[in-house]
Amino acid sequence: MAFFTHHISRSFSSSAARSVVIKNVTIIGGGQMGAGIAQVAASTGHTVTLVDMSEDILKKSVKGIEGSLKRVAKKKFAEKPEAGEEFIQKVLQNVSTATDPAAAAPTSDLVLEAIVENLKVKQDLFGRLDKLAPAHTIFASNTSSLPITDIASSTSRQDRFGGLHFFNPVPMMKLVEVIATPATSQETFDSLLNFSKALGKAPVSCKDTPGFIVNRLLVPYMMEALRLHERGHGSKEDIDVAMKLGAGYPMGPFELSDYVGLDTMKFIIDGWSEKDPDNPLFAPSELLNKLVAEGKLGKKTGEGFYKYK
Ligand SMILES: CCCCCCCC(=O)CC(=O)SCCNC(=O)CCNC(=O)[C@H](O)C(C)(C)COP(=O)(O)OP(=O)(O)OC[C@H]1O[C@@H](n2cnc3c(N)ncnc32)[C@H](O)[C@@H]1OP(=O)(O)O
Ligand SMILES: NC(=O)C1=CN([C@@H]2O[C@H](COP(=O)(O)OP(=O)(O)OC[C@H]3O[C@@H](n4cnc5c(N)ncnc54)[C@H](O)[C@@H]3O)[C@@H](O)[C@H]2O)C=CC1
Repeated sequence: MAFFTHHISRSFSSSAARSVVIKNVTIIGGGQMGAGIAQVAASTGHTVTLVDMSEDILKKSVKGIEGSLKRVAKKKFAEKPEAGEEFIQKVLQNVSTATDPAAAAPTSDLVLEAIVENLKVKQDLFGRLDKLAPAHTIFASNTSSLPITDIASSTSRQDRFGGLHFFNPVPMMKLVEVIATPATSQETFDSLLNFSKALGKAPVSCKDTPGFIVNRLLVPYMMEALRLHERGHGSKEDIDVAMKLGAGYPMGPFELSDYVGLDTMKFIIDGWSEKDPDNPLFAPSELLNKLVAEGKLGKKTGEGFYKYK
Protein backbone atom coordinates (compact mmCIF):
# COMPACT_ATOMS: atom_id res chain seq x y z
CA MET A 1 0.00 0.00 0.00
CA ALA A 2 3.07 2.19 0.38
CA PHE A 3 2.75 2.78 -3.37
CA PHE A 4 -0.29 4.99 -2.91
CA THR A 5 0.26 6.45 0.54
CA HIS A 6 3.78 7.64 -0.17
CA HIS A 7 3.87 11.34 0.59
CA ILE A 8 6.01 13.52 -1.60
CA SER A 9 7.40 16.71 -0.22
CA ARG A 10 8.90 18.90 -2.89
CA SER A 11 12.25 20.53 -2.50
CA PHE A 12 13.87 22.76 -5.05
CA SER A 13 17.39 22.19 -6.17
CA SER A 14 19.45 25.28 -6.79
CA SER A 15 21.73 23.67 -9.37
CA ALA A 16 19.69 24.71 -12.44
CA ALA A 17 20.56 28.34 -13.04
CA ARG A 18 17.37 29.87 -14.48
CA SER A 19 14.24 28.87 -16.32
CA VAL A 20 14.81 27.92 -19.95
CA VAL A 21 12.79 29.38 -22.80
CA ILE A 22 12.01 26.29 -24.82
CA LYS A 23 12.35 26.77 -28.58
CA ASN A 24 14.05 23.66 -29.97
CA VAL A 25 12.32 20.45 -29.03
CA THR A 26 13.23 16.83 -29.63
CA ILE A 27 10.29 14.46 -29.36
CA ILE A 28 11.13 10.79 -29.13
CA GLY A 29 8.42 8.40 -30.26
CA GLY A 30 6.35 9.29 -33.31
CA GLY A 31 3.26 7.29 -32.37
CA GLN A 32 -0.13 8.81 -31.67
CA MET A 33 1.10 10.94 -28.75
CA GLY A 34 4.54 11.96 -30.06
CA ALA A 35 3.16 12.92 -33.46
CA GLY A 36 0.35 14.92 -31.83
CA ILE A 37 2.76 16.78 -29.54
CA ALA A 38 5.12 17.44 -32.47
CA GLN A 39 2.21 18.87 -34.45
CA VAL A 40 1.11 21.23 -31.70
CA ALA A 41 4.68 22.34 -30.91
CA ALA A 42 5.41 23.01 -34.59
CA SER A 43 2.08 24.84 -35.00
CA THR A 44 3.08 27.22 -32.20
CA GLY A 45 6.43 28.16 -33.75
CA HIS A 46 8.75 25.65 -32.11
CA THR A 47 11.44 23.83 -34.04
CA VAL A 48 10.77 20.12 -33.69
CA THR A 49 12.85 17.03 -34.36
CA LEU A 50 10.70 13.91 -34.25
CA VAL A 51 12.59 10.68 -33.57
CA ASP A 52 11.46 7.09 -34.03
CA MET A 53 13.02 3.74 -34.81
CA SER A 54 12.68 3.67 -38.61
CA GLU A 55 12.14 5.92 -41.62
CA ASP A 56 8.93 4.02 -42.39
CA ILE A 57 7.43 4.81 -38.99
CA LEU A 58 8.47 8.45 -39.32
CA LYS A 59 6.88 8.71 -42.76
CA LYS A 60 3.64 7.46 -41.23
CA SER A 61 3.97 9.95 -38.36
CA VAL A 62 4.44 12.92 -40.69
CA LYS A 63 1.54 11.74 -42.82
CA GLY A 64 -0.59 11.59 -39.68
CA ILE A 65 0.47 15.12 -38.73
CA GLU A 66 -0.42 16.36 -42.20
CA GLY A 67 -3.83 14.67 -42.01
CA SER A 68 -4.55 16.19 -38.63
CA LEU A 69 -3.35 19.64 -39.77
CA LYS A 70 -5.78 19.43 -42.66
CA ARG A 71 -8.62 18.88 -40.19
CA VAL A 72 -7.44 21.83 -38.10
CA ALA A 73 -7.03 24.07 -41.19
CA LYS A 74 -10.45 23.12 -42.51
CA LYS A 75 -11.97 24.66 -39.38
CA LYS A 76 -9.50 27.48 -38.74
CA PHE A 77 -9.39 28.74 -42.32
CA ALA A 78 -12.88 27.72 -43.41
CA GLU A 79 -13.25 30.82 -45.58
CA LYS A 80 -9.68 30.88 -46.93
CA PRO A 81 -8.45 27.46 -48.10
CA GLU A 82 -5.21 28.95 -49.57
CA ALA A 83 -4.30 30.41 -46.17
CA GLY A 84 -5.02 26.97 -44.70
CA GLU A 85 -2.62 25.30 -47.16
CA GLU A 86 0.04 27.92 -46.37
CA PHE A 87 -0.44 27.26 -42.64
CA ILE A 88 0.02 23.50 -43.15
CA GLN A 89 3.24 23.97 -45.16
CA LYS A 90 4.63 26.43 -42.61
CA VAL A 91 3.97 24.04 -39.74
CA LEU A 92 5.48 21.09 -41.61
CA GLN A 93 8.65 23.14 -42.24
CA ASN A 94 9.14 23.29 -38.49
CA VAL A 95 9.29 19.48 -38.26
CA SER A 96 12.33 17.40 -39.15
CA THR A 97 12.79 13.71 -38.44
CA ALA A 98 15.64 11.44 -37.31
CA THR A 99 16.12 7.80 -36.42
CA ASP A 100 18.87 8.53 -33.92
CA PRO A 101 18.00 10.65 -30.90
CA ALA A 102 21.66 11.69 -30.69
CA ALA A 103 21.16 13.71 -33.87
CA ALA A 104 19.14 16.49 -32.27
CA ALA A 105 19.82 16.21 -28.55
CA PRO A 106 22.87 18.55 -28.61
CA THR A 107 20.76 21.50 -29.85
CA SER A 108 17.58 20.83 -27.87
CA ASP A 109 16.14 22.90 -25.06
CA LEU A 110 13.73 20.08 -24.28
CA VAL A 111 13.81 16.34 -24.95
CA LEU A 112 10.32 14.94 -24.52
CA GLU A 113 9.82 11.21 -24.61
CA ALA A 114 6.63 9.50 -25.81
CA ILE A 115 7.83 5.94 -26.48
CA VAL A 116 6.48 2.61 -25.25
CA GLU A 117 5.20 2.54 -21.63
CA ASN A 118 8.12 0.48 -20.30
CA LEU A 119 10.34 1.74 -17.48
CA LYS A 120 13.53 -0.02 -18.55
CA VAL A 121 13.26 1.18 -22.17
CA LYS A 122 12.63 4.76 -21.03
CA GLN A 123 15.53 4.63 -18.56
CA ASP A 124 17.91 3.28 -21.23
CA LEU A 125 16.92 6.07 -23.59
CA PHE A 126 17.38 8.89 -21.07
CA GLY A 127 20.59 7.37 -19.67
CA ARG A 128 22.08 7.55 -23.13
CA LEU A 129 20.78 11.04 -23.89
CA ASP A 130 22.04 12.39 -20.59
CA LYS A 131 25.60 12.08 -21.91
CA LEU A 132 24.79 13.83 -25.21
CA ALA A 133 22.55 16.75 -24.28
CA PRO A 134 23.94 20.05 -23.03
CA ALA A 135 23.58 21.03 -19.38
CA HIS A 136 20.63 23.37 -19.92
CA THR A 137 18.50 20.77 -21.76
CA ILE A 138 15.40 19.72 -19.85
CA PHE A 139 14.21 16.12 -20.06
CA ALA A 140 10.53 15.21 -19.74
CA SER A 141 8.40 12.12 -20.09
CA ASN A 142 4.84 11.80 -21.36
CA THR A 143 4.35 8.59 -19.37
CA SER A 144 0.77 7.69 -18.43
CA SER A 145 1.54 5.70 -15.33
CA LEU A 146 5.23 5.35 -14.45
CA PRO A 147 6.85 7.38 -11.67
CA ILE A 148 8.84 10.26 -13.18
CA THR A 149 11.37 9.81 -10.35
CA ASP A 150 12.10 6.25 -11.51
CA ILE A 151 12.59 7.33 -15.14
CA ALA A 152 14.81 10.27 -14.09
CA SER A 153 16.98 8.03 -11.92
CA SER A 154 18.91 6.90 -15.03
CA THR A 155 20.24 10.46 -15.49
CA SER A 156 22.45 12.89 -13.65
CA ARG A 157 19.99 15.78 -14.21
CA GLN A 158 17.16 15.00 -11.84
CA ASP A 159 16.69 18.72 -11.17
CA ARG A 160 16.12 19.23 -14.88
CA PHE A 161 13.67 16.36 -15.27
CA GLY A 162 9.87 16.50 -15.04
CA GLY A 163 6.69 15.06 -16.45
CA LEU A 164 4.64 16.58 -19.26
CA HIS A 165 1.55 14.48 -19.69
CA PHE A 166 -0.58 15.24 -22.76
CA PHE A 167 -3.97 13.80 -23.69
CA ASN A 168 -5.15 12.03 -26.79
CA PRO A 169 -5.88 13.48 -29.38
CA VAL A 170 -3.26 16.10 -28.54
CA PRO A 171 -4.44 18.73 -31.06
CA MET A 172 -7.91 18.69 -29.47
CA MET A 173 -7.34 18.08 -25.76
CA LYS A 174 -6.52 21.25 -23.84
CA LEU A 175 -5.00 19.75 -20.70
CA VAL A 176 -1.35 19.13 -19.89
CA GLU A 177 -0.33 17.73 -16.52
CA VAL A 178 3.01 19.19 -15.46
CA ILE A 179 4.68 16.89 -12.96
CA ALA A 180 7.38 17.87 -10.50
CA THR A 181 9.29 15.20 -8.62
CA PRO A 182 10.83 16.10 -5.26
CA ALA A 183 14.09 16.74 -7.18
CA THR A 184 12.65 18.88 -9.99
CA SER A 185 13.91 22.45 -9.68
CA GLN A 186 11.51 25.37 -9.60
CA GLU A 187 13.18 26.70 -12.78
CA THR A 188 12.54 23.44 -14.61
CA PHE A 189 8.95 23.32 -13.43
CA ASP A 190 8.41 26.94 -14.58
CA SER A 191 10.00 26.20 -17.96
CA LEU A 192 7.67 23.23 -18.50
CA LEU A 193 4.65 25.20 -17.36
CA ASN A 194 5.50 28.08 -19.71
CA PHE A 195 6.13 25.66 -22.56
CA SER A 196 2.67 24.12 -22.03
CA LYS A 197 1.12 27.60 -22.16
CA ALA A 198 3.13 28.44 -25.29
CA LEU A 199 1.52 25.39 -26.91
CA GLY A 200 -1.88 26.90 -26.14
CA LYS A 201 -2.64 24.29 -23.50
CA ALA A 202 -4.05 24.62 -20.00
CA PRO A 203 -1.51 23.17 -17.55
CA VAL A 204 -2.26 21.76 -14.11
CA SER A 205 0.39 21.08 -11.54
CA CYS A 206 0.78 17.48 -10.33
CA LYS A 207 2.78 15.54 -7.79
CA ASP A 208 4.68 12.47 -8.93
CA THR A 209 2.00 10.08 -7.69
CA PRO A 210 0.64 7.13 -9.69
CA GLY A 211 -1.53 8.31 -12.58
CA PHE A 212 -1.06 11.95 -11.52
CA ILE A 213 -4.63 13.39 -11.50
CA VAL A 214 -6.50 12.24 -14.61
CA ASN A 215 -5.33 8.64 -14.86
CA ARG A 216 -5.64 8.02 -11.12
CA LEU A 217 -9.37 8.53 -11.70
CA LEU A 218 -9.71 7.36 -15.31
CA VAL A 219 -7.86 4.02 -15.12
CA PRO A 220 -10.05 2.53 -12.31
CA TYR A 221 -13.17 3.68 -14.18
CA MET A 222 -12.06 2.16 -17.48
CA MET A 223 -11.03 -1.13 -15.86
CA GLU A 224 -14.30 -1.37 -13.94
CA ALA A 225 -16.20 -0.94 -17.21
CA LEU A 226 -14.32 -3.94 -18.62
CA ARG A 227 -14.99 -6.02 -15.51
CA LEU A 228 -18.67 -5.02 -15.49
CA HIS A 229 -18.93 -6.39 -19.03
CA GLU A 230 -16.97 -9.53 -18.07
CA ARG A 231 -19.41 -10.17 -15.22
CA GLY A 232 -22.16 -10.22 -17.84
CA HIS A 233 -23.78 -7.06 -16.51
CA GLY A 234 -23.86 -5.11 -19.77
CA SER A 235 -22.86 -5.34 -23.41
CA LYS A 236 -19.97 -3.12 -24.44
CA GLU A 237 -22.31 -1.24 -26.76
CA ASP A 238 -24.80 -0.57 -23.96
CA ILE A 239 -22.07 0.47 -21.52
CA ASP A 240 -20.70 2.91 -24.11
CA VAL A 241 -24.13 4.38 -24.87
CA ALA A 242 -24.89 4.60 -21.14
CA MET A 243 -21.75 6.58 -20.30
CA LYS A 244 -22.15 8.89 -23.30
CA LEU A 245 -25.82 9.67 -22.80
CA GLY A 246 -26.01 9.23 -19.04
CA ALA A 247 -22.76 10.81 -17.93
CA GLY A 248 -22.03 13.12 -20.86
CA TYR A 249 -18.71 11.54 -21.81
CA PRO A 250 -17.70 12.10 -25.46
CA MET A 251 -16.72 8.43 -25.82
CA GLY A 252 -17.80 5.34 -23.91
CA PRO A 253 -15.10 3.35 -22.05
CA PHE A 254 -14.75 0.68 -24.77
CA GLU A 255 -14.47 3.27 -27.52
CA LEU A 256 -11.95 5.19 -25.46
CA SER A 257 -9.95 2.02 -24.73
CA ASP A 258 -9.64 1.34 -28.45
CA TYR A 259 -8.68 4.97 -28.99
CA VAL A 260 -5.96 4.96 -26.28
CA GLY A 261 -4.57 1.55 -27.37
CA LEU A 262 -5.12 -1.73 -25.53
CA ASP A 263 -1.37 -2.38 -25.27
CA THR A 264 -0.87 0.91 -23.42
CA MET A 265 -3.83 0.08 -21.17
CA LYS A 266 -2.33 -3.31 -20.37
CA PHE A 267 1.11 -1.83 -19.64
CA ILE A 268 -0.53 0.57 -17.19
CA ILE A 269 -2.70 -1.93 -15.35
CA ASP A 270 -0.04 -4.66 -15.21
CA GLY A 271 2.44 -2.19 -13.74
CA TRP A 272 0.03 -0.94 -11.10
CA SER A 273 -1.29 -4.37 -10.10
CA GLU A 274 2.27 -5.64 -9.74
CA LYS A 275 3.05 -2.80 -7.33
CA ASP A 276 -0.26 -2.96 -5.48
CA PRO A 277 -1.61 -6.51 -6.01
CA ASP A 278 -4.30 -6.36 -3.32
CA ASN A 279 -5.97 -3.25 -4.71
CA PRO A 280 -9.20 -4.37 -6.44
CA LEU A 281 -9.17 -1.19 -8.56
CA PHE A 282 -6.13 -2.57 -10.40
CA ALA A 283 -7.36 -6.15 -10.91
CA PRO A 284 -6.51 -7.35 -14.43
CA SER A 285 -9.06 -8.11 -17.13
CA GLU A 286 -8.99 -11.47 -18.96
CA LEU A 287 -10.66 -9.89 -21.95
CA LEU A 288 -8.03 -7.16 -22.22
CA ASN A 289 -5.22 -9.72 -21.93
CA LYS A 290 -6.80 -11.89 -24.63
CA LEU A 291 -7.20 -9.05 -27.13
CA VAL A 292 -3.62 -7.85 -26.62
CA ALA A 293 -2.31 -11.42 -27.05
CA GLU A 294 -4.20 -11.56 -30.36
CA GLY A 295 -2.60 -8.30 -31.50
CA LYS A 296 -5.95 -6.50 -31.38
CA LEU A 297 -4.69 -3.24 -29.93
CA GLY A 298 -7.56 -0.95 -30.87
CA LYS A 299 -7.90 1.67 -33.56
CA LYS A 300 -4.20 1.67 -34.42
CA THR A 301 -4.30 -1.99 -35.54
CA GLY A 302 -7.80 -1.87 -37.03
CA GLU A 303 -9.43 -3.94 -34.30
CA GLY A 304 -9.81 -3.91 -30.51
CA PHE A 305 -13.13 -4.12 -28.74
CA TYR A 306 -14.60 -2.96 -32.04
CA LYS A 307 -13.58 -3.37 -35.69
CA TYR A 308 -12.33 -0.34 -37.68
CA LYS A 309 -11.61 -1.92 -41.08
C1 LIG B 1 -6.78 1.62 -18.25
C2 LIG B 1 -6.04 2.71 -19.02
C3 LIG B 1 -6.87 3.82 -19.44
C4 LIG B 1 -6.22 5.16 -19.35
C5 LIG B 1 -5.29 5.45 -20.50
C6 LIG B 1 -4.49 6.66 -20.26
C7 LIG B 1 -4.12 7.43 -21.47
C8 LIG B 1 -3.56 8.70 -20.97
O1 LIG B 1 -2.48 8.75 -20.36
C9 LIG B 1 -4.34 9.96 -21.05
C10 LIG B 1 -5.33 10.10 -22.15
O2 LIG B 1 -5.07 10.65 -23.17
S1 LIG B 1 -6.85 9.50 -21.82
C11 LIG B 1 -7.79 9.92 -23.23
C12 LIG B 1 -8.29 11.32 -23.16
N1 LIG B 1 -9.08 11.59 -24.33
C13 LIG B 1 -10.40 11.50 -24.35
O3 LIG B 1 -11.04 11.23 -23.35
C14 LIG B 1 -11.03 11.76 -25.69
C15 LIG B 1 -12.50 11.59 -25.67
N2 LIG B 1 -13.06 11.96 -26.96
C16 LIG B 1 -13.23 13.26 -27.33
O4 LIG B 1 -12.93 14.19 -26.59
C17 LIG B 1 -13.87 13.49 -28.66
O5 LIG B 1 -14.55 12.34 -29.05
C18 LIG B 1 -12.85 13.88 -29.80
C19 LIG B 1 -12.18 15.21 -29.46
C20 LIG B 1 -11.78 12.81 -29.99
C21 LIG B 1 -13.59 14.02 -31.13
O6 LIG B 1 -14.57 14.98 -31.00
P1 LIG B 1 -16.08 14.68 -31.27
O7 LIG B 1 -16.47 13.51 -30.46
O8 LIG B 1 -16.81 15.96 -31.09
O9 LIG B 1 -16.12 14.19 -32.76
P2 LIG B 1 -16.60 14.95 -34.01
O10 LIG B 1 -17.91 15.65 -33.86
O11 LIG B 1 -16.54 13.95 -35.09
O12 LIG B 1 -15.53 16.09 -34.21
C22 LIG B 1 -14.43 15.76 -34.75
C23 LIG B 1 -13.74 17.05 -35.10
O13 LIG B 1 -12.75 17.29 -34.11
C24 LIG B 1 -11.52 17.61 -34.75
N3 LIG B 1 -10.56 16.52 -34.51
C25 LIG B 1 -10.79 15.34 -33.91
N4 LIG B 1 -9.65 14.63 -33.81
C26 LIG B 1 -8.69 15.40 -34.37
C27 LIG B 1 -7.31 15.22 -34.57
N5 LIG B 1 -6.67 14.09 -34.19
N6 LIG B 1 -6.64 16.20 -35.17
C28 LIG B 1 -7.25 17.33 -35.57
N7 LIG B 1 -8.55 17.55 -35.41
C29 LIG B 1 -9.27 16.59 -34.82
C30 LIG B 1 -11.81 17.76 -36.21
O14 LIG B 1 -12.12 19.10 -36.50
C31 LIG B 1 -13.01 16.89 -36.39
O15 LIG B 1 -13.79 17.27 -37.48
P3 LIG B 1 -13.61 16.42 -38.84
O16 LIG B 1 -12.19 16.56 -39.28
O17 LIG B 1 -14.57 17.07 -39.80
O18 LIG B 1 -13.96 15.00 -38.49
N1 LIG C 1 -2.28 6.49 -26.00
C1 LIG C 1 -2.66 7.44 -25.16
O1 LIG C 1 -3.85 7.79 -25.11
C2 LIG C 1 -1.67 8.10 -24.27
C3 LIG C 1 -0.38 7.59 -24.09
N2 LIG C 1 0.50 8.24 -23.27
C4 LIG C 1 1.86 7.73 -23.11
O2 LIG C 1 2.63 8.17 -24.22
C5 LIG C 1 3.61 7.17 -24.56
C6 LIG C 1 3.43 6.77 -26.01
O3 LIG C 1 2.12 6.29 -26.21
P1 LIG C 1 1.46 6.19 -27.67
O4 LIG C 1 1.90 7.34 -28.51
O5 LIG C 1 0.02 5.93 -27.47
O6 LIG C 1 2.17 4.87 -28.22
P2 LIG C 1 2.37 4.39 -29.73
O7 LIG C 1 2.49 2.91 -29.68
O8 LIG C 1 1.34 5.01 -30.61
O9 LIG C 1 3.77 5.05 -30.13
C7 LIG C 1 4.99 4.74 -29.52
C8 LIG C 1 6.09 5.04 -30.54
O10 LIG C 1 7.36 4.95 -29.88
C9 LIG C 1 8.27 4.31 -30.75
N3 LIG C 1 9.36 3.78 -29.93
C10 LIG C 1 9.30 2.74 -29.05
N4 LIG C 1 10.51 2.57 -28.46
C11 LIG C 1 11.32 3.54 -28.97
C12 LIG C 1 12.68 3.90 -28.76
N5 LIG C 1 13.45 3.23 -27.89
N6 LIG C 1 13.19 4.93 -29.46
C13 LIG C 1 12.43 5.63 -30.33
N7 LIG C 1 11.14 5.33 -30.57
C14 LIG C 1 10.59 4.30 -29.90
C15 LIG C 1 7.45 3.27 -31.48
O11 LIG C 1 8.06 2.89 -32.70
C16 LIG C 1 6.12 4.02 -31.69
O12 LIG C 1 6.10 4.72 -32.93
C17 LIG C 1 3.46 6.06 -23.54
O13 LIG C 1 4.33 6.31 -22.47
C18 LIG C 1 2.01 6.21 -23.09
O14 LIG C 1 1.77 5.71 -21.81
C19 LIG C 1 0.18 9.41 -22.62
C20 LIG C 1 -1.05 9.98 -22.80
C21 LIG C 1 -2.09 9.35 -23.60
